[in-house]
Amino acid sequence: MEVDKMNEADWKYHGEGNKSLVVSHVQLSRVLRFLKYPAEDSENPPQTVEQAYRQIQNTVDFSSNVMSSLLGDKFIHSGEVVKLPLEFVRQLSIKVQQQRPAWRCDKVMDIYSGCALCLPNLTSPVLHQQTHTPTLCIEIKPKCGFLPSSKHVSKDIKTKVCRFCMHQHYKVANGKWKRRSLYCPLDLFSGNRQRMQFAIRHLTEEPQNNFKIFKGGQCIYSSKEGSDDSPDLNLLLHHLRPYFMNGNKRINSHMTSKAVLNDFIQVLVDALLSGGGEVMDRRGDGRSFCEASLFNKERVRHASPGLPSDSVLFRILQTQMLDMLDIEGLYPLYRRVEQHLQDFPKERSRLQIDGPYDEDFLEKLQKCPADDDCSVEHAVTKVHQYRVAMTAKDCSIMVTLVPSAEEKDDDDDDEGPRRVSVVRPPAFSCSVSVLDLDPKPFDSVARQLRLDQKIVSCYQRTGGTLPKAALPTLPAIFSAAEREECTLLFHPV
Ligand SMILES: O=P(O)(O)O[C@@H]1[C@@H](OP(=O)(O)O)[C@H](OP(=O)(O)O)[C@H](O)[C@H](OP(=O)(O)O)[C@H]1OP(=O)(O)O
Ligand SMILES: Nc1ncnc2c1ncn2[C@@H]1O[C@H](COP(=O)(O)OP(=O)(O)OP(=O)(O)O)[C@@H](O)[C@H]1O
Repeated sequence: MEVDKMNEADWKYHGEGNKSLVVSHVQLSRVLRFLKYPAEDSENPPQTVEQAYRQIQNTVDFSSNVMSSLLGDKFIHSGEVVKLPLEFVRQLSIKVQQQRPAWRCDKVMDIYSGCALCLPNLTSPVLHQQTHTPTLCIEIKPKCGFLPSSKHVSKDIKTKVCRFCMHQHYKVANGKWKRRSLYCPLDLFSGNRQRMQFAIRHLTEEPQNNFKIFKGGQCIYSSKEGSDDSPDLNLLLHHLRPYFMNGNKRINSHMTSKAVLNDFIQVLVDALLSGGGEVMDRRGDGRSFCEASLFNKERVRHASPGLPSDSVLFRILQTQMLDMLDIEGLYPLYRRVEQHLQDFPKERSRLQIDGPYDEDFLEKLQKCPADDDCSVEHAVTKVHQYRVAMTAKDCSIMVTLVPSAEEKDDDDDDEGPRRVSVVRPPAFSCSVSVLDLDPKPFDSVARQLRLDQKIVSCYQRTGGTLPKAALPTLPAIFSAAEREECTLLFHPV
């Protein structure tokens, strides 16, 4: 990619989150990730070019020096900062504006710095393309996968119902989403296949910002915030069906929608459990089951033990668990650092509050003693651990499924009788990556405490119940009995 020959015609809108907007190249497997600013700052950019460059470089450093070591470098693509011609960036921002969802337009793309993060396009990889069938990519934002057990937790409910499930009530009450998602991260992170399938089925039913599907680089399935409509599951099944039609038992036979969805979910679970390593037993860990999950608790007793130690979910969970104190235990330490910085503003740099995110930063947070010696150094390291855990609680997993070349068991050797070709069951080569690994700003800790209090008090106010209209509607592929019995599991077909 030659930055001095950039043409907006070669790029198209790809997606966005709260703080970045992503465009993809129409031919190359590349994306550019731009910063976003609040719309009210659009006349006066809130940062200088140098600051914007530094912010993106910090993301690269944090990803490559800190997160990559914790999560495993096989999952990480840190990318590189690029400096682009301003005219290209301005034309691009005009071009993509129409495709942006209205609810994300409270922020505008940074058109002032010319800086962006250049990354491989994980939704349309060029390598290993064995067939002409487009690649399928599934993006999951799993959120926090454990219950806090810190002695600082003041509300008992936080040790029983997970943050995601409680947050759902707050989001519905505030109109962010019309319907509650029945997905529970603790089921996904359980390592138990049935619980994981159950979790993914609920992600499929109500994706919100936790689940997206791409085919050949195009997003074909996602939620629209504030929308009354659920995404079209039948359309998704129409896209998925050809990928799952070649199972042994299904030659020329009809495959039900439920079977297509089951197969898809099973492939996804396989990908999430891949990576190898010892299976880590979590059966004795009281933090791994959420009371708000609809998964039948009886089945948990007979559940398989846990996640393989080299799987993406295990590595993310371990990193999330660097939050050992919970926000309630962490906040006094944050205040200690904040006070220290008010008294000695120049200490900001020595304490690496805004980076650099180098090996030294990683070493300090890995060697932090559990006991508080009342020093600012201890407090800041705990805050850094918490910020790293926040990143792991907010990252996304991208599972790329490349269909293998169709193999045929022709058996058409010269000796035996000629038999009908039998196509083998669906096979994909899969790769797993983690994205959105930005360092969370130091002062986001204060916001976390306020949000935690709001979420818990909203949940306690509503007693964990929501109006019926706020429950997801099961799509037509499920039978009347399944609609009534939400806990029903997928059965092998
Ligand atoms: O605080 P949470 O748990 O609501 O997470 C925020 C996300 O909301 P979610 O609940 O996933 O819909 C939020 O996602 P959305 O904007 O809701 O899609 C952002 O990811 C936000 O991160 P940042 O401030 O942009 O760095 C996330 O904020 P932090 O990770 O900084 O807390
Ligand atoms: N390397 C990539 N390849 C393909 N798609 C990507 C890549 N990076 C990001 N995306 C897409 O762009 C979207 C927005 O990117 P990202 O999640 O990094 O934004 P964000 O603003 O940091 O999100 P958040 O709201 O979580 O803070 C992602 O959800 C994903 O669909």
